[in-house]
Amino acid sequence: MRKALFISLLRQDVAFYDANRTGQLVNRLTADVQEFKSSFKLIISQGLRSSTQAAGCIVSLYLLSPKLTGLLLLVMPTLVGAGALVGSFLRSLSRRAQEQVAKATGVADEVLGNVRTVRAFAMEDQQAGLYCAEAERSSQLSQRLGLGIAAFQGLSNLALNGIVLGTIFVGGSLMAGNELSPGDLMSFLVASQTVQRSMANISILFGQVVRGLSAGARVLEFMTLEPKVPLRGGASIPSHSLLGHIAFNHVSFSYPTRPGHPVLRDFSLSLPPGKTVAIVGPSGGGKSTVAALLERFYEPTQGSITLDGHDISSLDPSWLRGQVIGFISQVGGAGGTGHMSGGCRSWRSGPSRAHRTPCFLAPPSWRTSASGSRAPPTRRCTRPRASPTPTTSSAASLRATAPSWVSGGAGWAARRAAGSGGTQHLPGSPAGERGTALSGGQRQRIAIARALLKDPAVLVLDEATSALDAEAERVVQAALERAARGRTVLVIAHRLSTVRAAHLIVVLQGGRVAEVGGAGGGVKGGARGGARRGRGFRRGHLGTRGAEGSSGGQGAGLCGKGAGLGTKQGRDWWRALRGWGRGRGLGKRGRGL
Ligand SMILES: Nc1ncnc2c1ncn2[C@@H]1O[C@H](COP(=O)(O)OP(=O)(O)OP(=O)(O)O)[C@@H](O)[C@H]1O
Repeated sequence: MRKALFISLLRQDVAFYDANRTGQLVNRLTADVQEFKSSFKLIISQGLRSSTQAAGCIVSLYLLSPKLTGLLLLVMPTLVGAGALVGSFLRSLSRRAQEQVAKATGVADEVLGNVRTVRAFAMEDQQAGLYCAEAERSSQLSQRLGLGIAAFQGLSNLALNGIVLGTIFVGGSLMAGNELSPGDLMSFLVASQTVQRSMANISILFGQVVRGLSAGARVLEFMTLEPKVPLRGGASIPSHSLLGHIAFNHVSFSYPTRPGHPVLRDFSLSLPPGKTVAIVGPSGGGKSTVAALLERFYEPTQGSITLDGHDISSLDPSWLRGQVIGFISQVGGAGGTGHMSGGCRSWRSGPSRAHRTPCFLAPPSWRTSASGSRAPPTRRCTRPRASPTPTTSSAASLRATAPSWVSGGAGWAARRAAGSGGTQHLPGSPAGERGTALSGGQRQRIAIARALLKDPAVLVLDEATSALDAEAERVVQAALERAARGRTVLVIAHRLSTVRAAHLIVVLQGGRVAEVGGAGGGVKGGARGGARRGRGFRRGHLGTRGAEGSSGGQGAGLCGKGAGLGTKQGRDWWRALRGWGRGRGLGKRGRGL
């Protein structure tokens, strides 16, 4: 059950995780499964014994005196009906009690998982109070449940003893009328006491069964839950024809947990193949949401997203995430971004590169072949393993194994990204839970290296270098720019240094494209191109035109003079970015970066 539940949890939509706390899910995986298991065991051992004993004795009761047994059976349905009524009340109480335990576990998980923040804000007492309040509520519910079960057991015992008394009374009168021998009455009483003992056992078991059933229901609820976006299934584009052209077509979106709060409204954007498109805009404007939709973490409420003209909802999500898109999120990479998955891939054409075979995950060093020799580092059958959360050993292995065959400089970039910033000085030391023993920058570099190792056709960089200092950012940025060559790149950025290399810059505000401008594909283009072409890209002029204008360093509006974004709003953005550069002493127009 644990395995099935865990696998089912892993398959769920990201929205599911927005709605359910990790602690609560872990509680289902541990406490609820355990509760179900214990009840199951008790039902099988004691339950089976008591019920067969009761059934056997009822048969002998019938053989001894059908009349007396008939009277007994008349009373039983009333008792069973009353028991079932109380039982359903107790089950719902038990469910609430278990949910409350899960809630308390959720609070504990969140507090302990963020103990540094709690310490930094001196919130220990407040958090302890929060947990105690939840635990107290859980304790009250458990007490009510305990009282309910005790009352049920007491009443059922009273009823069963009442039945024995009733049997003696009715049996006595039958004996007086010579309808029953004294020996048979004695046997009847012994058998009915056995029935009573068995029933009492069953009623004690009932409390456990109630808890077990509600725990089982909670486990089954998530075990049978089907995600809206399945992990696998759907079409994939042959590697030789994959270009990496992404288009958002009139996409509107609200997060499922906030259906009344639209984040994207009629958002359209085209990412031409092989070009870098940067999205800038105010915080909360929906930039990261664009990346999340591209990864199919969520489904658009309206509109569609296409890859080379294919709606991504018709494509295999695991192929899309595992082989096409390399995603580096702003969380600092600690949350398992830039994931690796099995399967060799190549998205560029060419006899060897077009080859696509399933392959094994290799150990940190190259997989050893059956003959004991090391398998050659060819692209086809070996893949370096990167753990889902960064560990220092994964940093070391990424540096060691980032293969030269990873195209477009990605292998080099991965080695550069993982190898800078002190990760090389931490051989074999533990990275801590969620990588807390690493610095934010180190985590981010490992996440970048991990994503680049996938050699993705589309690279999504959501504030990918935000946790790095200026020097590390320069190294990693250079690595990323090199890795970006020939790939479609979506950059979400606040920093000028990150945006500089983009061919197209999009200002996203209030969930809409407020402006689009060509940046000239880098500083050089920017310096040369001037503003004239860039001025053409105003609201609504999206996609290929923008890309054409900005390719080859011609549409250099933004980097050249800051006028690529033709409206005041765009120029404000440019000034803000430039101001940032100056403020950090990094030179006018960020050239010092
Ligand atoms: N998982 C979520 N569930 C509900 N609302 C969310 C979720 N993630 C983001 N939001 C909301 O969606 C809006 C857009 O968030 P998003 O992270 O896309 O902004 P952003 O432009 O990337 O911001 P920033 O520049 O600060 O990273 C915000 O109002 C945010 O509160």
